[in-house]
Amino acid sequence: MSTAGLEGIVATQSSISSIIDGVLTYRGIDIDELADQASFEEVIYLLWNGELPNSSQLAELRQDLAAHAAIPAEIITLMKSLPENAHPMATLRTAVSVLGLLDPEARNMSLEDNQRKALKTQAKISSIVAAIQRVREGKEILMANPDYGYAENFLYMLTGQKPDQIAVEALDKALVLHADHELNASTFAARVTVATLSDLYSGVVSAIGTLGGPLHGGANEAVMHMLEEIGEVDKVEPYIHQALAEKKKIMGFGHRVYKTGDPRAKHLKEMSKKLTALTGQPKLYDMSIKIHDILEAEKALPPNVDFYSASVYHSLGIQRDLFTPIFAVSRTSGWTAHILEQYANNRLIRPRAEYVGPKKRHYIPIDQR
Ligand SMILES: CC(=O)SCCNC(=O)CCNC(=O)[C@H](O)C(C)(C)COP(=O)(O)OP(=O)(O)OC[C@H]1O[C@@H](n2cnc3c(N)ncnc32)[C@H](O)[C@@H]1OP(=O)(O)O
Ligand SMILES: O=C([O-])CC(=O)C(=O)O
Repeated sequence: MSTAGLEGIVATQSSISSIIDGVLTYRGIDIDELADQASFEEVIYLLWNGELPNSSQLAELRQDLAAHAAIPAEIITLMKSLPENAHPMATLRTAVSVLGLLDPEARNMSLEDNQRKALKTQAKISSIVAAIQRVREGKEILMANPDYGYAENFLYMLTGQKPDQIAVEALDKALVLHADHELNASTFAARVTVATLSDLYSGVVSAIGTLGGPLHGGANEAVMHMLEEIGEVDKVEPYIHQALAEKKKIMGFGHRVYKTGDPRAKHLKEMSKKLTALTGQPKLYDMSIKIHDILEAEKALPPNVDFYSASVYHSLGIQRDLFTPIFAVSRTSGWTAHILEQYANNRLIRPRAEYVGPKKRHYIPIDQR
């Protein structure tokens, strides 16, 4: 008998992140400690190497990320030729695919080759997302500033201005919170892809395609769409009640693994409160709180990581359709860590399907049908 959605099935062993009794850890360190104290670069290093970096290891990683941040001219030319209304997740998926196509060593499979590809992908993916926005605004593509950290550089390349410290810290924390999450759908997709000994870029492309759906990372964009559609605090109740009556899913709520709450959501909730107030949009937080209260009270459904991240990114001045690409920027650290782990102890991933189709029968020639 099959289990719908593979719920509860343990499909691999991993030492990267764990969800045990509702507590999320990266390499054994509680997400709450990382959210409050670690930078995204420290988290990248931790996910890739299993340990936190010392100061010189961290400085080296920051330098390497900035040094590899430039994106090939071919990708920029390609981006400029794509339809103006292309979704950024589609552009990102295509751009990462082209990144692999342009890397003459894409199919080299030593550990060092794969670590180098992971570094290059992580370094370039934020530049690609920023460039997607610049291209559609008809603005010049900016190079990363080697003096800036990863989050700061992303905001700089996106806007062309040195971002303020509050924005940098908020984005950095959001990147930490989204970096890895055990065997979520996109990570599983990446592992399935590379378990055929396909290359790292192909694994990341599979993962980007999988993240984009609204039941997974695409929910953050859908949450913002819902907040915009509702518009006013006093419209929350009728909107949510009608959606529930129509058996619609409320985006940003529920989770396959967490049944009593996603530990990342409280951090994003706090950030949403602070940032919406600072940017003069407290209504967004007030609407979110009201939706949260109704879903908890009436469906016992807590918010997941995608709910409050929507108002956080909006407060940072980021366009709605870039929310999921930003998730991908962060999750690339986890995807690539899982890809390296998969290669290190690989076996083809190939489960079975329970056949429920027609019984064995004969082919009927076309003139007899
Ligand atoms: C980064 C991430 O991927 S976090 C998840 C992001 N996705 C979303 O926010 C989309 C909305 N949420 C959902 O669709 C689901 O909660 C999922 C996909 C995240 C988890 O799904 P599953 O574990 O398969 O739970 P499933 O969809 O079977 O839901 C179980 C029950 O709760 C209900 N439910 C679950 N989530 C929601 C929701 N967001 N709104 C309303 N009802 C919901 C379902 O309708 C179902 O009810 P039923 O038993 O009466 O039919
Ligand atoms: O684990 C999951 O199913 C989805 C999720 O929260 C994530 O990928 O961050």
